[in-house]
Amino acid sequence: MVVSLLQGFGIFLLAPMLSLIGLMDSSSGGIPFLSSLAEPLQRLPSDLKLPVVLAGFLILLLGQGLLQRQLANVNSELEQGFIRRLRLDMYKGLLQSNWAFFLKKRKSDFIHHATTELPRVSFGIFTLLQLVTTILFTLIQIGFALWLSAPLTLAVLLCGLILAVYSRSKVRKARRLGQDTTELMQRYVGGMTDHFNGIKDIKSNRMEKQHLSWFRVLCDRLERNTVQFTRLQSASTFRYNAAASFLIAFFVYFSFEVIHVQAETLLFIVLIFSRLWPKFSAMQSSVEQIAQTIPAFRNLWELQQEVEAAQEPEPSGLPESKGAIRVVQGFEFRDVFYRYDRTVASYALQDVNLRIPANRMTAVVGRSGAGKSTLIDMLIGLIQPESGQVLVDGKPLDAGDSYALRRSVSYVSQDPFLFHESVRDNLSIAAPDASEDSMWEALRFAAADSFVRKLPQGLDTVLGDRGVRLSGGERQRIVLARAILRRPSLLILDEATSALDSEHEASIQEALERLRGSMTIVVIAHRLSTIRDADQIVVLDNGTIVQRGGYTQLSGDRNGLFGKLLAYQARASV
Ligand SMILES: Nc1ncnc2c1ncn2[C@@H]1O[C@H](COP(=O)(O)OP(=O)(O)OP(=O)(O)O)[C@@H](O)[C@H]1O
Repeated sequence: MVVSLLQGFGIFLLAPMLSLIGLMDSSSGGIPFLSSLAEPLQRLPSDLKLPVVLAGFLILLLGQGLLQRQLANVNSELEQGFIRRLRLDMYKGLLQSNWAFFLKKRKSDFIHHATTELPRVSFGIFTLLQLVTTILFTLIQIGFALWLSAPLTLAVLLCGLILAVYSRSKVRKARRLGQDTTELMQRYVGGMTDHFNGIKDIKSNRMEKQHLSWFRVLCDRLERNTVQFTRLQSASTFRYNAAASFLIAFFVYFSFEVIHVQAETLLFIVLIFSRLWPKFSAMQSSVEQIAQTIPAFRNLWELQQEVEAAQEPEPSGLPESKGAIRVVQGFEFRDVFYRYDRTVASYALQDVNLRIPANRMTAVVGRSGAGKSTLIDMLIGLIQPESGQVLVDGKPLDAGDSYALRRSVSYVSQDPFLFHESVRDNLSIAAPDASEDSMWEALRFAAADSFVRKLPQGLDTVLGDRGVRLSGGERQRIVLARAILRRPSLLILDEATSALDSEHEASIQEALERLRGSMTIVVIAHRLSTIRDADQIVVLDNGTIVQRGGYTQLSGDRNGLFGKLLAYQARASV
């Protein structure tokens, strides 16, 4: 507001300046206040008049420039502060969402939100701030213009209004284009993520051509979308510019020939008009930009709503400070049923009744798709039974308790995940207080110490795409070491040694043997030879437990599923 006031006065000061250099008659009564401003000026010595007016003019313009600079900084701080909040809220909300939420969503959609929708929202916020500034600015300029000539200003406003009403359909079109941008970018990010995750398959099977043609079609649509929006905006700008030319011609004619305003007043009107009209054009452009980003706002808003509804509950009665939860008796599944999709008839788990004793090793086996991973996900509370209960030490766990329980769980998946950090960082993320000695001990446990010692910088070697690339088996061993370092009360190995050779697998078996009695171990294994020493083996088929018992007992039953699986493996290894 101050900036536009200063600018208004700056224009106003042009009058005495112009009259001093003889271009205008300052005694003219057509411009309000000008004579009262001119009077003290007249009393000054003649060689001081122009410098004084120019100094006033300079001060006003410099003040305006400084304030504008400040305004740009404040705008940026507001915008960036808002975006930082949004980023943090989104990331934190996503991290703390429950597993059911992640089962429904594509991971690439989160990348899309974080990398394309957030910058669009950021741009939308910036444009909105600009629009607010422009509106304030324009209101003040309108005040000045009304003061100078009410009828002409009202005529300008009326024309602006007619043009704005006419342009409403363009705003709707901008919004439709924005919706297309959102969908196209979602497809773009999703496709790129999928393709580069599967780049080895693409290269090995010569599928480059098919992917390139998919990409080409998408790029064409993206290009068209952006060009259409630019066309829309340039057409709006042209409409405003064309209208400006007609209006100026009309006003000059009307003022001179019809209402006979004085030349000085007309000069001011033209000056103000030339400042006011571009603001209308800028407002139209901002409104179109905002309309284009509204789908991104809505998308982000919807994600935020979903994330809020999917937040993991706060642990009830198990405060953070309590540390790891020790399981004394064990876990129990009682009449558990579970479906991923409640609209379909088939169950991933049905009628499961199972005890997993504490500090013993339980192995879960079965054909692919039998429900082994689903059982584990339920054990650690990632998913909840549709009916039935999961109990820990005889107590049914609510969602909050199972969230707390996961602090005492170490889970090693089929596809071990390492961060692009050093070995040390990858280990300490699980146990921030772990000493170097305990790290080496964990690595020894996982039969990883000798190869880590041979890495160029030992524990400080950076792993991953941009660092040292490890083989599948080496990655599995580091992740295993990380799991152990945490000293969990429940250790889950989901095919965690599948990439290891027999020698390394045997040394891990021995290490697990040493752990027996100090923690509950649940192993999912396809290679049945690795679970000989398990205290209990649970055989799943089609989501149901079909056998349970020790290795010797189950392998003796040739007609049972376990016996059949053993026979298949024996035949396969011949
Ligand atoms: N996210 C999911 N959405 C829908 N269905 C799923 C989902 N995950 C698994 N299923 C289905 O649930 C059943 C059990 O799957 P689960 O992953 O538990 O089997 P599994 O025994 O661990 O298989 P594998 O040994 O191949 O890993 C399968 O029929 C599978 O298709």
